[in-house]
Amino acid sequence: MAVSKFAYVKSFEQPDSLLPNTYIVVRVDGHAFHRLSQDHQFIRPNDDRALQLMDHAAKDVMKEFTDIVMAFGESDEYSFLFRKTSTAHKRRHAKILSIVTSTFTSSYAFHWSKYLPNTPLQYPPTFDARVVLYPSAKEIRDYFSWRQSDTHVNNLYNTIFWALVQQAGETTSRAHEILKGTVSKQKNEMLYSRFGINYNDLPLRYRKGTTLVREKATSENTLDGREKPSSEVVVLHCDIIKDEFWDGRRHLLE
Ligand SMILES: Nc1nc2c(ncn2[C@@H]2O[C@H](COP(=O)(O)OP(=O)(O)OP(=O)(O)O)[C@@H](O)[C@H]2O)c(=O)[nH]1
Ligand SMILES: [Mg+2]
Ligand SMILES: [Mg+2]
Repeated sequence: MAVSKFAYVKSFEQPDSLLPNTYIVVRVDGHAFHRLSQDHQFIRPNDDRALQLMDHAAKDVMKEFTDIVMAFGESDEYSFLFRKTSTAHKRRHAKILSIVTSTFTSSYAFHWSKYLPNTPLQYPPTFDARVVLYPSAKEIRDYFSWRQSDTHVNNLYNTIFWALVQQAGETTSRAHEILKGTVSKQKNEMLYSRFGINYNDLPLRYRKGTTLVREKATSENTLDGREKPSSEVVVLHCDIIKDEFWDGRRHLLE
């Protein structure tokens, strides 16, 4: 086919392949979910329905990208870890970022009514996303530790904050005032002494977030003798900061 005289514009497109042999992390985060959660009356501080909808969207992303070996979600965000040697979409930045984000977003909207059947979506939810490359296993572990620490810090704050508002009848600005400058220990004590809540008894999902892992298939071997990653994605709510999680799953960082 003859090339049109306009075709030269294609040459303006820049190559954008991600550095080889580095871990690819994609993090999606709900755009303006403070507002979306209010407009749709999400339960405070944690809404199981909304969190499970996030998990569903993340599993759909892992179906689309079999090179994603693990994902971690909390609040309105999800992080996806690609195997280091992934060649998905020739490692093209824009392709990976846009397919992850649009798969996540459309799945979130598509499955909304299953999780929030009595709350019609008032407008299309959107997510932003970024790609970060990490050179070694240490940074990957620190990355996920960072996200899980964030889950804990936010959950502790939000739990006491909403207890002050919902149970003690404080205004939101008074609750902020009361908590200003307090450390974890004080928040834990206040939760227990004022509201009888033992932080450690709160659901693991709230305290640890959600981890999705592709567990290694032990039986299935490919023709060249290499182990094929299982397509089964397991849902966990566990500590991913300590060694135990990673020691039992060395394939995640291979
Ligand atoms: N009530 C409720 N709100 C939630 C829940 N999960 C997330 N949110 C809301 O979503 C917000 C997520 O925080 P951010 O991602 O920092 O804020 P954002 O409003 O989405 O702003 P950008 O990400 O910068 O667009 C929280 O501050 C909450 O308001 C939930 O389970 N229950
Ligand atoms: Mg957000
Ligand atoms: Mg967020």
